[in-house]
Amino acid sequence: MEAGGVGLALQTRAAGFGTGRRRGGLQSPIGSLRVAEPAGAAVAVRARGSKPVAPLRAKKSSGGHENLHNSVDEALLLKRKSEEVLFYLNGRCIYLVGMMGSGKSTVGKIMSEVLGYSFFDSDKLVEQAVGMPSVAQIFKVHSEAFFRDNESSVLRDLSSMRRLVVATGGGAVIRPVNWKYMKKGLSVWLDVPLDALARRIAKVGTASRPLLDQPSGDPYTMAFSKLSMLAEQRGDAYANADVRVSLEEIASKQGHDDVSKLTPTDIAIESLHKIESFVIEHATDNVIGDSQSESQVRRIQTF
Ligand SMILES: Nc1ncnc2c1ncn2[C@@H]1O[C@H](COP(=O)(O)OP(=O)(O)OP(=O)(O)O)[C@@H](O)[C@H]1O
Ligand SMILES: O=C(O)C1=C[C@@H](O)[C@@H](O)[C@H](O)C1
Repeated sequence: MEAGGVGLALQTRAAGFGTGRRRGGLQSPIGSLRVAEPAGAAVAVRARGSKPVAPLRAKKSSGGHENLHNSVDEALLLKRKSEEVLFYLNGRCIYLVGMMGSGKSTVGKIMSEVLGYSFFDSDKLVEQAVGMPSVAQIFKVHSEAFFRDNESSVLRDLSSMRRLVVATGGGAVIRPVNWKYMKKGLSVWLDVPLDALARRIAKVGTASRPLLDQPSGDPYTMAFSKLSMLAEQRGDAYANADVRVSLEEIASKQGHDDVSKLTPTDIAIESLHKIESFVIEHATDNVIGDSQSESQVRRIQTF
């Protein structure tokens, strides 16, 4: 979809919308907002003609509408930020990297919707390419190396395209050649503390994640110990991303230290913000284009 055609429709069921306090310097309401129903708590952000992927739930409050208004503000902030970032992105793809369970798919879908980009999950593309229903099965029937080869092919194919948000596999960062592909666009590392990852993964189970799957044991403890091992093996590989989005930093900016309170929208907004800063800061590099990304990849090959 062309950037100019991103017709965002923000639907809200919040009563009294538009009268709330605005955050982040947002000065005026956005024209395409519609107040659909008089009461309720759900705000849906969606690109025109598509199903909403990420209903923004107003945080429950014991009284008054303060949190509800903050949530509407959040949707507005997301839209405003995406409009600014679109200008600077100029069609470049966004690659989300991070450990298993870091929220690449969840946050990536929100970002793609709001930017009017297409969303791809590279694990799913590998499954399609190989003709198998799950990554777990590919690992079992073939091997991890076979999966990794296909993952690289998928990333290579995606790298020739524009206007995509790609949720990469958690281990895509370990192969330097994958960075060559991802450096054609902008890469964003979702940096989530290991205990939060283990909690998320334990909640949904490890069956779909072959590197974490264990026949027995407490799911949280097993996930935590495997994730710690992988994090150590991977060292600084995630830090090759152009932008780091730290959930601990976002939580601290919000005045608490509990990353589980952050919504995927909070994280999408921060990602867009960091992308914008990165692109502005590297504006002259962009003119250099491919030669710049090649020199970045040469540096990465040394890790
Ligand atoms: N901000 C968040 N707060 C709480 N839970 C979240 C958040 N973001 C994602 N999750 C949950 O964590 C789990 C993993 O999220 P998601 O699939 O988006 O991660 P991923 O990085 O794409 O994972 P993988 O690489 O393993 O496919 C899901 O159950 C999702 O609902
Ligand atoms: O962290 C990893 O190595 C992986 C993450 C998943 O997204 C899948 O790509 C696969 O399970 C391997």
